[in-house]
Amino acid sequence: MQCEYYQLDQCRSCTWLDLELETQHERKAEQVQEILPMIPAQAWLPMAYGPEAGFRAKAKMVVTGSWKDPQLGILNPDHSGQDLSQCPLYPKQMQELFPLLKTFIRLLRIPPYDVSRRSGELKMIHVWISPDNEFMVRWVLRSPKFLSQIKSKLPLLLAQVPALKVVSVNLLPEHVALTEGAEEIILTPQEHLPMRFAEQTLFLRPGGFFQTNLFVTPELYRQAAAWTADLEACRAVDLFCGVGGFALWLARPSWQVRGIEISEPAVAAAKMAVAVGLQRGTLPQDASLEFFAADASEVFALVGDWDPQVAVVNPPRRGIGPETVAWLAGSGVKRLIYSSCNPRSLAKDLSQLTDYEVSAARIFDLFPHTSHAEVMVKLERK
Ligand SMILES: C[S@@+](CC[C@H](N)C(=O)[O-])C[C@H]1O[C@@H](n2cnc3c(N)ncnc32)[C@H](O)[C@@H]1O
Repeated sequence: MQCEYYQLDQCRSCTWLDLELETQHERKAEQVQEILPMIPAQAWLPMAYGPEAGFRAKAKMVVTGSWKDPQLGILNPDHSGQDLSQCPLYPKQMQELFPLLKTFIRLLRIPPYDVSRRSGELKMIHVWISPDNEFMVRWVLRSPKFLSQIKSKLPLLLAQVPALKVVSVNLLPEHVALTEGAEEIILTPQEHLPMRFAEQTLFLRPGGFFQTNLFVTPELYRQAAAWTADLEACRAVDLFCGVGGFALWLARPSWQVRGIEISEPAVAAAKMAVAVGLQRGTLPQDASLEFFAADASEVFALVGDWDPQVAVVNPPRRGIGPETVAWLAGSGVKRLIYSSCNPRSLAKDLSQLTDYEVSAARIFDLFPHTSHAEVMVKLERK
């Protein structure tokens, strides 16, 4: 992939960019297999990957410069800004949106936040693009000072970008190295961005988690569905379910699925996806899907008596941890699918999951041009 920012040494986020994609894949596979020696060589399926450019669904842009000449990109260690609005990881439609957002900043004269001086208002702009090129934009502001101006001029931006469906303001008053604050004000009647994939539509709300690769993400859910396709009607739990991707792809006729997720907005979005799926007939009418906003450590209370036979776990980088390992050990879960963005915590958890053995594994290249890898493992109870 050609990237001017990389060539000019203006951004080095894609640490493997000098390598051909094929070489990246070989290296990634070697690296992952070294971290996970407990997975037998014959269990590994070929890597799942997508295009090398234009795949990123999300851009979290730090706003620097001035209102007359705003830069959208990253903050350098010396607190100067680097514009990355033409980063080739972003789809073309997203690259085309950034200049319009800059024009909007100029129109409103919103001063970018200056980290050194602790002055200015606009800290970041977060942009999501859906598989069918609709947008969600979030303005991260230091204070509500420009909220009414943004509200009053928003119809201009919406008229100029009809694909812009959801807009919000997020308030981050503290001088901290965070990308968002607690207060979210949604400015559009539509609060969710539909992420339409071939089989199901998921929904994303400002601040919610969503996998960042537009092309490889549905492959994750398809793989989990394929690894459970041999099972008759089942009870399945989707732990750390986010907006419900695994749960929806798993749900076949007569299946009952329960998702557990700590973020309430994500749970609301998952419920919305189910309602839409049932209404459109992409979900079987006799499938039952329920979602609970709870900590994963409450899994025993939420599904213990219900006794699921299948579990999908897709935790944050730290892994599932001892509580979930202990619950699985005492549960009736016969098939476990573990999808991890951190092979090291996966290795640690696998070494504790002594009642299970790995029958298949696959790397998903959600993060091309970097050493990061998503690894999904299918385990059977011994
Ligand atoms: C890697 S994401 C997976 C999301 C989802 N499976 C998907 O494919 O989009 C991890 C999820 O775990 C949630 N989470 C983090 N800590 C949690 C906890 N203690 N209990 C339950 N969910 C948690 C996060 O909000 C996030 O949605």
